[in-house]
Amino acid sequence: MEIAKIKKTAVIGAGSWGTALAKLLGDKGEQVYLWSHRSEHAAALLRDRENKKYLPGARLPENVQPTDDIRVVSRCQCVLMVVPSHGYRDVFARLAPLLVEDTSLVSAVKGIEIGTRHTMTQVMADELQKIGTGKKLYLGVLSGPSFAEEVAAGQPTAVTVAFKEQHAARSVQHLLSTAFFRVYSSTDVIGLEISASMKNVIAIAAGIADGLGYGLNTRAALITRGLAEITRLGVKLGAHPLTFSGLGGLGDLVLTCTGSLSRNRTVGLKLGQGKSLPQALAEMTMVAEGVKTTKSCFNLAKELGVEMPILEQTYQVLYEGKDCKLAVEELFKRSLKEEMEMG
Ligand SMILES: NC(=O)C1=CN([C@@H]2O[C@H](COP(=O)(O)OP(=O)(O)OC[C@H]3O[C@@H](n4cnc5c(N)ncnc54)[C@H](O)[C@@H]3O)[C@@H](O)[C@H]2O)C=CC1
Ligand SMILES: O=C(CO)COP(=O)(O)O
Repeated sequence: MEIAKIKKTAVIGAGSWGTALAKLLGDKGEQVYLWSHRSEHAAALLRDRENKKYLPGARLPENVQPTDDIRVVSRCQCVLMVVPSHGYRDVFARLAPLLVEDTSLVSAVKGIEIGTRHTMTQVMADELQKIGTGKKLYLGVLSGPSFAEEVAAGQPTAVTVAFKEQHAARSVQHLLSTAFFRVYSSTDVIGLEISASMKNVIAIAAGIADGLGYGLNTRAALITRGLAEITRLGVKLGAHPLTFSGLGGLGDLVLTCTGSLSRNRTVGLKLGQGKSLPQALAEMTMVAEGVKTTKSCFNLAKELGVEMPILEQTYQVLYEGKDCKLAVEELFKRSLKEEMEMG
């Protein structure tokens, strides 16, 4: 199969991850626009060639063009969406009418929309349906264990890109792959999106356990049983079970539950150390998607009748003020089960 060459890419969202992806592509010699929703931020990126707030120390090469003009998407064959989930729909709705035929739209976002409980590719599909473009557009997702800071520093990293259409997955795979950034392809879009979003919830739980002073046994139990919950939810939504042992599943779950760079784990750590959620969030400069996604996935799991006890306890800690220690105790007090039981 011939792989379509992407000549220009727009990275929409100039936070840590959008900036790291733009730098990755720029360093590879690709033509890239990096869009920020704030004009003064786009101007600072242009002036400094560095994102001082979200990715300090990483130099943006000259072929990365910072901009606040969303119309650049009409010149691109690939649009990487890296706006946090709470702002995703609004930004996508603005750019959707400007897209040209055969563009690949890739969500690099790890969250589920609160009101609709939709994944980001579902949000894009909704918005495209509303305007009825009639154009052939491909909707995909990029995920995997990839802290922005490490990607910007050129640390060997492996991730996955999924599209229902294999040819689109292959062309984005080729676009993003470099000597240190290895991209696998998949067709399991929903599986990758559910893993990406739910791993943030389990990372908050793992941070809580660390903050309470529990040890490595507790963390490993949360990772493993967390993976069982994520798999149950994903499979119910039509995902392939093996996706959850891949880079976007187990890989990202381990990274986020153990890595000190994780914002989600950090929020959990602060909660476990006795801070309130507003206090913990006030101390963060970057987005921790798991906070909102806990609510969306809690409602999604209830709606679908999927048992997710770690998610449920995390929800109660975040949104009902439950004591962290009690939440762990209640997880352990549940009726005894067979390991492979679906509950
Ligand atoms: N930072 C990382 O290591 C990775 C992050 N991700 C995912 O990428 C997504 C973006 O995260 P980061 O870049 O890390 O966030 P960040 O907190 O570093 O930056 C967020 C960016 O979004 C902008 N923003 C905030 N609200 C907005 C709105 N309503 N509309 C438009 N723009 C808005 C901010 O100005 C900022 O530029 C998240 O879903 C995250 O889970 C995925 C892989 C790695
Ligand atoms: O998704 C990530 C790495 O793969 C980043 O995780 P945090 O958002 O918790 O920092």
